Amino acid sequence: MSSSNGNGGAGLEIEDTTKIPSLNNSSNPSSIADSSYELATPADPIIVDPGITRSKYDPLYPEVEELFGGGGSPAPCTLVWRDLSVHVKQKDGRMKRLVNNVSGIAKPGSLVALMGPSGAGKTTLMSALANRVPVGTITDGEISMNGRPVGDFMHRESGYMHQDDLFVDNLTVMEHLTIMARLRMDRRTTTIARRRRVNQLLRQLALYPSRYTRIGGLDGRKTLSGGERKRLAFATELLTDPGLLFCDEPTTGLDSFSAQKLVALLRANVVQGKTIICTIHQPSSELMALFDSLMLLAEGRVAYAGSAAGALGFFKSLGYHCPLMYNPTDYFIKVLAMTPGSESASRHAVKSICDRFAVSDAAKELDMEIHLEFHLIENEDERPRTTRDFKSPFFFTKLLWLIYRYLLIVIRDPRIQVVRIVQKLAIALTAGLCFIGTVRLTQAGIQDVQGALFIIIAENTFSPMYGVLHMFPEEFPLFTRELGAGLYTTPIYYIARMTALLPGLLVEPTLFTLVVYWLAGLRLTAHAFGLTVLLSILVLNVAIACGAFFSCAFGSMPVAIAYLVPFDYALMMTSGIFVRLSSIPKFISWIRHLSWLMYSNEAMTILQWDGIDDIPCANTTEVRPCLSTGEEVLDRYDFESYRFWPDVFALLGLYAAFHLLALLALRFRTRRK
Ligand SMILES: Nc1ncnc2c1ncn2[C@@H]1O[C@H](COP(=O)(O)OP(=O)(O)OP(=O)(O)O)[C@@H](O)[C@H]1O
Repeated sequence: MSSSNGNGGAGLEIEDTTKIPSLNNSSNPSSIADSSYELATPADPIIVDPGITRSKYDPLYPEVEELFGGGGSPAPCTLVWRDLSVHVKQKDGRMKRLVNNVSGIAKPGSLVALMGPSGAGKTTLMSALANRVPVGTITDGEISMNGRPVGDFMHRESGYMHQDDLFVDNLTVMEHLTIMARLRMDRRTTTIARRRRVNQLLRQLALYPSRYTRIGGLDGRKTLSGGERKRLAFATELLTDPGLLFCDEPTTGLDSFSAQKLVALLRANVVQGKTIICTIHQPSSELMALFDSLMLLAEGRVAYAGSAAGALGFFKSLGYHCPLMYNPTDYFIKVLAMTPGSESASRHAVKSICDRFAVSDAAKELDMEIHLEFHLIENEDERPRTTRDFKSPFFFTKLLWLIYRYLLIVIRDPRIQVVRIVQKLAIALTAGLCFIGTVRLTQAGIQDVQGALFIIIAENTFSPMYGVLHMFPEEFPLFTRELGAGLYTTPIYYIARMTALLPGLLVEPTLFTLVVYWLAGLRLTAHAFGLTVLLSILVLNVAIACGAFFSCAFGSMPVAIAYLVPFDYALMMTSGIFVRLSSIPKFISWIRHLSWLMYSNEAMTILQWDGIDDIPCANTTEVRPCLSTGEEVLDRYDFESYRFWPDVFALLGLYAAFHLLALLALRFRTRRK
């Protein structure tokens, strides 16, 4: 998984030969400045590139479908908000106001630019409008989409393109979109329709030639450029064809050409009837011309709202004359930004501008529009409240597609898998070779048997347990974002993540135990061997569950390690290997009930010694007492032969308990964020 702000990748070269027609905004001469987005009229010949192979899921004539609408237009969306304030609870318990009494409206077919200096509250306002504020944020005021107060439905009916794009890097563009289509689109959508939508977006956003390219990664392979990543993030939001889109700084990190192309793309979507609200930094005049209206924020308040041209007049009326040859939007931001060293004067100036705007004609006009919209909402019950009849994919559909995604990550890097298996075999060989010929039915052999069992238990415990610690902190940003977007629930994510690890969790302990068991020459019965392998699989799975709990409970790997090390020492010391269980002081001996090392050690020891009654006591000079039966061996370690199945159930109980705790920890952390 990775995050990127983009770094000015290749330009947005719409597939050169498959001419993608999109509707030009005839009312806006500056719209869609680039010929790639020019309207192909029905009279235009349809150019089909013989070089581009079509899959059976491509529309037969994508150009025709594009032009006349293959999947229907999005429902028109009017978003209106009045007296909106956003507060956040700070660590000291006090509330901080980030957005202060802001009102506005975004109508179908309009591209609204939300601008302001850094920290003005743009992202906060947009996330409040999109009903995606983090936990601990309090929103006051009214927000209505098509006559309905915003709520959870916003996740289905709007798209939100974040400032930083997060993806699972190991996937290809096609895999990412296919999985997202499964998680996001209505469950009644047919497979063909879903694949068509993916192909349509790949072509529209000029990602078709890169459809089999991995999104990211550091292994020297070709990966997506910054611009392509932005377009992929946009394509992901467009999968469900929402009528309302929020884009948080989509052009950040792109060169001016790519930025122009991306905004032209937003424009093309607006022309089809979408409503798009977009925060943007330092747009060129050419880029700004693609927007229908502008809202300037400063210190959480509205400094201006209306047409971009009107902004010049408004600032001029206050005595702020934009110098010739100066980009007007840069000038507005400069006026509204805090000047280092004279913050108080800047704050005063900003307050004055916001106050003056509040009583300006532009503000009155906007207020009237907003009041009219709310009046219509309140008084026209019969007005059609356009909502989508959306059915979320089934629990198991989401689960299976998430498992598929995480399996792809595992399979995608076979070298890591191969290295891990080779490493396991090397350790098993080294350990096993040390035991060759030592494990015999003698007094000395007892220690060697117990040593071999401990190697099997320790190797299936420590490295897997620590190996899983990085997983959840690393994936947390993408997980919380997808969770926030309503793609799945915490249990679905957790179960899928763990299930995808299962093949390795079965193969690794089996291979390791097989090699050590046979090289060391442990008890050669199918019963003892088979159950030892099963126990080692169980041990590794309990260790992974414990590692997952620590990984979910703590926000970073170093903190998780800091807590896990003392815990694993306590488990080891109470495992019955180093100290007799009956000798452990009472105040600490309770820990053994959590020690899967103790349960597995006892169970494996029982398998080796149960029923043995002829251990020779050859060396009479030995100081140690002679243990002539398996029962005596078990007794020496404070183990009981009848406890085999209770041990197995205890291991299963620990497995379930650790996973449950991990899930609860993950839920707790997502609620706190
Ligand atoms: N959880 C929070 N607790 C305290 N302050 C916060 C919190 N979230 C945001 N802020 C503050 O609120 C202000 C507005 O933040 P926001 O991210 O909305 O600004 P922005 O206009 O989008 O900035 P940028 O253009 O730099 O992304 C900033 O000063 C930020 O530090």
